[in-house]
Amino acid sequence: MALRTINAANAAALDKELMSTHAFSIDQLMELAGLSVSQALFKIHPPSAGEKILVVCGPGNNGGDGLVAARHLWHYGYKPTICYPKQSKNELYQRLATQLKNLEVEFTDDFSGALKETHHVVDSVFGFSFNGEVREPFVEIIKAMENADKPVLSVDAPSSWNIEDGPPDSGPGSKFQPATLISLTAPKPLVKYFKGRHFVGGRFLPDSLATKYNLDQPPYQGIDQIVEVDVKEHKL
Ligand SMILES: NC(=O)C1=CN([C@@H]2O[C@H](COP(=O)(O)OP(=O)(O)OC[C@H]3O[C@@H](n4cnc5c(N)ncnc54)[C@H](O)[C@@H]3O)[C@@H](O)[C@H]2O)[C@@H](O)CC1
Ligand SMILES: [K+]
Repeated sequence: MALRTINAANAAALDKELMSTHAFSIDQLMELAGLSVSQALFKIHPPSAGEKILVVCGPGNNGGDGLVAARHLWHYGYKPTICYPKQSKNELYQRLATQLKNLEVEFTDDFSGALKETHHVVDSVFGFSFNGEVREPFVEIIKAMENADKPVLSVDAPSSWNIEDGPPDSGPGSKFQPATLISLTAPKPLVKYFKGRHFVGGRFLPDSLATKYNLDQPPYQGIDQIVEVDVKEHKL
């Protein structure tokens, strides 16, 4: 099975089309993205392997996916903790955070401290709109994930990696190699630098958009929102 990749510019254009001509709302897409992240986490790390999950969220939609995933994980029986250092005033993210607070999900500013306590990390800091070098307040978080002795599941991209060129040559993230990556809608070109387990999720792509953007429909089975794909088999 081989899947074609989508670059950052086309991923943003595809998102725009989903939310205009295809009539999706951002809430819907984020819910489906976060649901698929929660399913990938369940598959690689069932609650019996340790239920504490540290979800680190960035300021954009990648962070929103993490907030949604954390809510689903709570309902599956995990104990998520959220580190969300740069909270947006955007109403959608605020609602997602309120939903978690109403479940009494803990929020922390101490990423390194929470990392010692957790069994698994969800990296939803940056996705396909990440650009340049990591800026504060995320430098320490990227370094901590890079050196963590806990497994990390990255959402859409290992945070700090360039979407086309992969890990930076030096500085924070240059040695970051998460255990698992879930690509949303389609893998990004960075997948060729990734060495761990790879899932694709986000089962909402209409065939017409897959054709237009030269993408493959991942071979989802049954009611699964995710499918595991061998990283070596992508058409790059
Ligand atoms: N079609 C899809 O597959 C969908 C994708 N979604 C998610 O949306 C993501 C893209 O979301 P966005 O476009 O909001 O962007 P991101 O969440 O990728 O990141 C943008 C944020 O990061 C900041 N940022 C960028 N570069 C930085 C740097 N060097 N240092 C510090 N901060 C930096 C920006 O200021 C902005 O606040 C995808 O990767 C995916 O996770 C879903 O939420 C919706 C559906
Ligand atoms: K990420």
